[in-house]
Amino acid sequence: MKGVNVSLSTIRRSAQILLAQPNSKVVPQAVRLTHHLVKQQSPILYQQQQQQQQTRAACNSALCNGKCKKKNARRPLKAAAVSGGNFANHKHTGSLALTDDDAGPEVNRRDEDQVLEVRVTPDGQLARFPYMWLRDHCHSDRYFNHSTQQKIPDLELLQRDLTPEDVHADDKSLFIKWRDGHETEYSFEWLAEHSYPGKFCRRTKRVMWDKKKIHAGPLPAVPFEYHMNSEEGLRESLQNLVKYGFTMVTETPPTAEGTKQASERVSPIQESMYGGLWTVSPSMGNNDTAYTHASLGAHTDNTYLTSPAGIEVFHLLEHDGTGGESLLVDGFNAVDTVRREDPKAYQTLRDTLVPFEYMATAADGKPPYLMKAYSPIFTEHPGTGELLTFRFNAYDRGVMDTVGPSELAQFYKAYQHLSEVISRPESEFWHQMRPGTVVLVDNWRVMHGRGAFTGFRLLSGCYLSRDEWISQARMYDAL
Ligand SMILES: C[N+](C)(C)CCCC[C@H](N)C(=O)O
Ligand SMILES: O=C(O)CCC(=O)C(=O)O
Repeated sequence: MKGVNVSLSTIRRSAQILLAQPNSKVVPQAVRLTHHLVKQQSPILYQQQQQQQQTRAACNSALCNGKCKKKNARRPLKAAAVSGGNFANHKHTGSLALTDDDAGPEVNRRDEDQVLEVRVTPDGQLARFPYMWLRDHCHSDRYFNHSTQQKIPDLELLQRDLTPEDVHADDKSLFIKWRDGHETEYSFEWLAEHSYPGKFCRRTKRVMWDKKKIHAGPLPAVPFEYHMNSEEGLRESLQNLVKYGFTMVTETPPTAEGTKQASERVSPIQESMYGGLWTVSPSMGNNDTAYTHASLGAHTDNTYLTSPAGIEVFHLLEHDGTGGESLLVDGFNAVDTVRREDPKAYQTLRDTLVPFEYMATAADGKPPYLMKAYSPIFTEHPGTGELLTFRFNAYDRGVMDTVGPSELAQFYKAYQHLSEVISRPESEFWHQMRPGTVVLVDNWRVMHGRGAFTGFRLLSGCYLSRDEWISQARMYDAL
């Protein structure tokens, strides 16, 4: 929320207004803040409000944020839940264990393990929060700058006695009084969002695809007007990108300006040695196969950069000739196919560093380049194990200097297997680009290519940064 000067209570209010009217048209900032809020502050509130809207089911949760009609029906519960705290004295809670029909917050001190157990959602598991973690995540003004949304470092964390002096709770929050006299409040919403169990079990809403799957459904596409002028339209584009690794913007003005507008709606254009908004046509003098009439096998771009562009945008502006069809292949699906067909090959590709490079002589006022990066063909998310990155570019692969003679055959076998999967007709989605249809491709997942062509063909396009577009997807709750 850097740079957004709005108080949390304003955000919360706008979120609640929006959540009460999920289909209403609201100003973009409110939607953004709301989705940020939903993600960062109160996903549980959101879920509960949705559920309440559907069923008005009785809610007995500590997270119901005052909406629950049964709230006052909470009755005193078993007192044994907390040792050493003063729950029994607290007017709302009495004690904090659950009963079948009316659950309050359950909080157990485990001083012997220096851990607080909290049932952050009524039907969830007990989450364990180490005292050290709780103190480190104190969001009081002393340790958190609420205007910049940044931490204020506590250099004495480890010197402190972190066994709480006192722990108590009400319907919404947990309160800790520390031995140095400092006090911290944690809302149960916040604890629910940040609790450990399941934190890394979240799965991206991703659909792996092959030719059959893409041909079976409507193409992931959003009309320009909707993409540009409606929050729901942009969210749909972002959701398509997250789900399929590509999306199209149809009915775009068939110009480079159209490309720019459709792209910048997603995130700012990323400069590279090709410039910001670039064009591709044959014989432009740049030393890359892209600037010829030749076909290009499925590949991702920028494999030679430590962080390749996140999205590559293509928009065909002119073609006076034949051929030049466009190809898309889901890299994650190809990797997954290799995993199923030969798990050892999957491991080899995951564990082998591959060099990629880009060389260019000085030209047009630009310096000479020798870009180089080493990376496995794919990586997995360190927390979830999901596929995270995919790099495949047979043209830009460098000299294989990372693998000794004894492992080389195994690497080539795995690499050939993947190449063969990628070029299977059932993996390939071929389509003809047209002026007015902008294609955005997740360059960390989906490969692109083209058939050979004749005549003059002019493409306009650009790169968008990975972090920028993922941030946007997060803000729009599209991840
Ligand atoms: C996209 N644009 C036309 C600017 C450059 C194309 C370069 C493709 C290249 N092999 C790479 O991965 O960078
Ligand atoms: O010409 C095309 O359709 C694709 C060009 C390409 O692969 C690229 O610029 O990276």
